[in-house]
Amino acid sequence: MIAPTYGEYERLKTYGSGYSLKGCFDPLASQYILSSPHIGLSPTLQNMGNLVFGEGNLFVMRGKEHKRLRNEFNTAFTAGTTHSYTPMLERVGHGVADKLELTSDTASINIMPVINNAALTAMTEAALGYLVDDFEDRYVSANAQIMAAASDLSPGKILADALGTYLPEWILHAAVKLPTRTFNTDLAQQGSDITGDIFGALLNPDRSDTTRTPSTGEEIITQTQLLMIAGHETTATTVAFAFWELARNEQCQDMLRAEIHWTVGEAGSGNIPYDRMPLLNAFIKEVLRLYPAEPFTERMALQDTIMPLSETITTATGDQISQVPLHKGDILIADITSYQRLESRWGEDAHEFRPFRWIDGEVSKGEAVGPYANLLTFLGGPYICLEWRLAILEMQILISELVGNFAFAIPENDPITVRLANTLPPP
Ligand code: HEM
Repeated sequence: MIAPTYGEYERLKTYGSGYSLKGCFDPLASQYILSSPHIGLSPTLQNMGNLVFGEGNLFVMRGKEHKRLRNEFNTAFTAGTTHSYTPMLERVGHGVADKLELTSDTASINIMPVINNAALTAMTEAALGYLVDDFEDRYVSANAQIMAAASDLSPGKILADALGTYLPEWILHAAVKLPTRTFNTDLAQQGSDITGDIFGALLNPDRSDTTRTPSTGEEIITQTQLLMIAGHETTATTVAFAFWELARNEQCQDMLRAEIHWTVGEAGSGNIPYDRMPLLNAFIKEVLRLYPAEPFTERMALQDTIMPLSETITTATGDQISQVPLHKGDILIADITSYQRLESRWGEDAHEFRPFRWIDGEVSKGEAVGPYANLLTFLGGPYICLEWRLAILEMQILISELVGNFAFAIPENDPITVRLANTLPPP
């Protein structure tokens, strides 16, 4: 069930915290769904994960295998490694600013393709150690097609999602033609001598660390599609929402620009302490709260079990319950969007975009559900987003570079409606 406008079904004041859409946004229940060994991926996500990211990818793995590979990948995604991407991301940011500068006399510019390209460039350099220009044009067009497919609202895609629960994988492979082979071919041809990037770190591990079981080249190559798609589309979408909100909120934009200019003036342009910019970080948190790139995720009960709730709810038969019995095979939706608009969690103005809530100290700590600001945007539990730190750094740098140099506004008579699809498509 897709709302005509994003946020309509999440307006809990109108519909109450339990309406007939099958979804769960109770923090405790979400924690349980995301962490319990009794809960696995839903068949739809399993099929779609294999189809889009390739067989054997981290996203569809579970249990010991996931833990081993995840531990291995975590070594390439520490806070320190992520920080080392700062100069590269700043270069990407300057490149975007230069492109916008060239077109700044045009009446109105759609910045989405520019942001999309910046996110692709950043991921290509961070993960593969290559410039986008090193690849053929089909690399860029394949990525653009994946972006379009992920936010597709077409009846065919909705049907494919529905059938995904029932059809075997080989039919899905034949039915949906995503250009996913592009990445494997490119990496196999060019990728094995990479250094100074994520794949380089994984391929050349610290051999003195005997606690690690280094991944094989094959295993790493298998994760390429996942890293590229998960790292590119999500970040581009989130940055697009950031600029949409800035364009709607001139005062916030001006204050942010002042903070950026002041910080750059104090620290120098190659030395910007992004984590110590209060408004920039409050703004990013608010964007991530209201516009999670993955608005919900699906899971399935692997056995009969009991799901706890943090608040008592009244069932259709009038019973008050504080836990929900689940049956093997029940499909569960962890509704990230609604959790992040829950008034009991974020306050009465939970639906408003108000970055200052993070500065005023109004956001209560609450249950620790995710890795960043207690948001579920990067999910929680063992299957948490692998590179949430890189996503945040990328946002900090792109926003600082662009807001520091340009002013953004929405063209007159051009209303933008946000809709929900498989992902939260950019406005
Ligand atoms: C704003 C940007 C991003 C958002 C909102 C985001 C969100 C998420 C979410 C919600 C999941 C869990 C999916 C599920 O289980 O249903 C996830 C997983 C993942 N993300 Fe991100 N992500 C972002 C950026 C990135 C980046 C930059 C990378 C990098 C390389 C990345 C790599 C991954 C990977 C590999 C997984 C699978 C982890 C596993 O299953 O163990 N993501 N992400």
